[in-house]
Amino acid sequence: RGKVTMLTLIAILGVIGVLWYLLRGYIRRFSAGGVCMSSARLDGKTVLITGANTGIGKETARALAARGARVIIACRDVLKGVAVATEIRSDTGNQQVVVRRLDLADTQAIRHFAKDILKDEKHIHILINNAGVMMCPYSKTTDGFEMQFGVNHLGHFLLTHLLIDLIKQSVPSRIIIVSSLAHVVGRIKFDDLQSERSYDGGLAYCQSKLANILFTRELAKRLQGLRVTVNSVHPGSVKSELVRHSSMLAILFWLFSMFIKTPKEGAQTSVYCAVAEELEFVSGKHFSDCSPAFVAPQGRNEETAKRLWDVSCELLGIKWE
Ligand SMILES: NC(=O)C1=CN([C@@H]2O[C@H](COP(=O)(O)OP(=O)(O)OC[C@H]3O[C@@H](n4cnc5c(N)ncnc54)[C@H](OP(=O)(O)O)[C@@H]3O)[C@@H](O)[C@H]2O)C=CC1
Ligand SMILES: CC1=C(/C=C/C(C)=C/C=C/C(C)=C/C=O)C(C)(C)CCC1
Repeated sequence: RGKVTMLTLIAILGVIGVLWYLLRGYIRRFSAGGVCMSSARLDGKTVLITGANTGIGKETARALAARGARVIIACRDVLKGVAVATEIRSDTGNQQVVVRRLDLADTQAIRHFAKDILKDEKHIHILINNAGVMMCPYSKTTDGFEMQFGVNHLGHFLLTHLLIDLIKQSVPSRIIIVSSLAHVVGRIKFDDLQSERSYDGGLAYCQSKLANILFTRELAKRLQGLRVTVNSVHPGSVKSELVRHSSMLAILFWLFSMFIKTPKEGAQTSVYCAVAEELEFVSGKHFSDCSPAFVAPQGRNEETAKRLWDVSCELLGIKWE
């Protein structure tokens, strides 16, 4: 009887193995998701991408440099950035790939960065708020904000505020905010925004990604009619360094690697939002796989979006009407 059970088990594993072998091409193609089909060029345009030294940001930078854009890689580790810029220059033949130091966990550093950009750049046609941190142990930014809310939302909020006049002067221009499907689990805890009373790394990440969606919608509303569009993106589940703080997710990603996008596949929706001709006047929307995507009800709440805007301005000590 034991022998029969063993043989059945081997047969089942064998069938699964054969199915996997036969279907692996289809599964990979399906998991790769949408591809940006636009062949639009970006010659003469300047693109600024945060967190472009690795992962999705790096592949977005490579794709936009290949289309002729001047690409500013904004990252906190300049050495990593320079290595990536060198690689992209040599791959694409585009020499206009530059690196600037930006630590989104420090508002002074963000102000410094923006000041240099305003001094040195004539235009920013495309801003991609891509950098992100996920499920890190509880820690605070230099200014005392919970790390994920501070970097993923507040840091980018301040950066966008400081660059908005230059972006407005560069019309038609686009702002792309990399959020996540994880926003559906998010709630903005206005009574404990910095998770000081209780901290769950996963929920804090979801809160920050919901904040990305709400910021997108509120900013789009305020920029209506100015030819600056703002859209958010869910890149898909992408193999990158994002899982560095969660061994459980790292193992899941490894186990299901066939279903996980490569960074190049994950960059497609950001690239699409940056270049697609049909999106020239589309603003305040959310995209995934190069198509409009679902936004959870809490991401469509105008009152929450306005309240988050006001609280963010207050926390950062800025006026942004
Ligand atoms: N990978 C995925 O499955 C998904 C990713 N996303 C989103 O995509 C975006 C890109 O993530 P992904 O490429 O996967 O992740 P990576 O971890 O590979 O890249 C994240 C980038 O953000 C940078 N970063 C982190 N903290 C800071 C900081 N304080 N200041 C400046 N830069 C910082 C990192 O810099 P450094 O290298 O120095 O750490 C890195 O360049 C994120 O916003 C993420 O939330 C959304 C859904 C799914
Ligand atoms: C288990 C499993 C999956 C795992 C998905 C995960 C773990 C997604 C994580 C997303 C993250 C980290 C988003 C960040 O914003 C797939 C690939 C959907 C399909 C196969 C089964």
